[in-house]
Amino acid sequence: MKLVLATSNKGKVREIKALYKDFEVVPYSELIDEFEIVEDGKDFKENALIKARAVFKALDDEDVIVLADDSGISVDVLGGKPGIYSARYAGADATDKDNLYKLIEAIKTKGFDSSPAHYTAAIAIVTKDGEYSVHGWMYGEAMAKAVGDGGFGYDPMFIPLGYDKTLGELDDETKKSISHRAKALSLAKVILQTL
Ligand SMILES: O=c1[nH]c(=O)c2ncn([C@@H]3O[C@H](COP(=O)(O)OP(=O)(O)OP(=O)(O)O)[C@@H](O)[C@H]3O)c2[nH]1
Ligand SMILES: [Mg+2]
Repeated sequence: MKLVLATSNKGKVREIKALYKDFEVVPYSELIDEFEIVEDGKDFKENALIKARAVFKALDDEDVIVLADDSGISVDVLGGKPGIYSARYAGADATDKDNLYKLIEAIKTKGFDSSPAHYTAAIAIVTKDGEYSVHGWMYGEAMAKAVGDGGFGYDPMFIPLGYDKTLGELDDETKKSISHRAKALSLAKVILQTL
């Protein structure tokens, strides 16, 4: 089955391809020019649906199945921030590194070395026949320092529950077996198999 990904995030594309080996996974940028999608939903699910719908419409092909991921990290001592604003935490054009170091500084400023935190991933699927969405979560500790360079985004500061290393230090296989994205994609697979 061919699955078009409505994302411009190369880290997500890599992880989704690794988890969906039995699908033909194609980022939408290989089919049409990338365009800006305004993510103005009130939660992860709405933003995932906004992205999947936008790409489904732009592709203008009834038979295509589009999948989008909207995700982020929520830090308890910051009242759940940055949450749905994780990609733009340090500003509209922020890089992963800008966001990472801003979050580290925010935890330090509150007077903590670390905080309980969790990642959320909402996966949306849009086809001509309907729309679907599922979620996955990964709990752990956000450290006020970065260690390792694996994964992407905030991974160098996140220690999953039950581990003593950050996702920046752990290998891709470990993240694949416990991540918010892996859990949501495993639920999404059940839906895809019915299409
Ligand atoms: O370290 C991380 N490991 C992860 O597993 C992970 N999942 C999400 N995130 C962060 O959350 C934001 C997503 O925002 P987001 O869903 O809008 O994606 P995006 O804007 O990067 O691409 P797109 O899919 O919208 O095109 C980005 O800042 C990501 O760095 C992660 N960080
Ligand atoms: Mg985005």
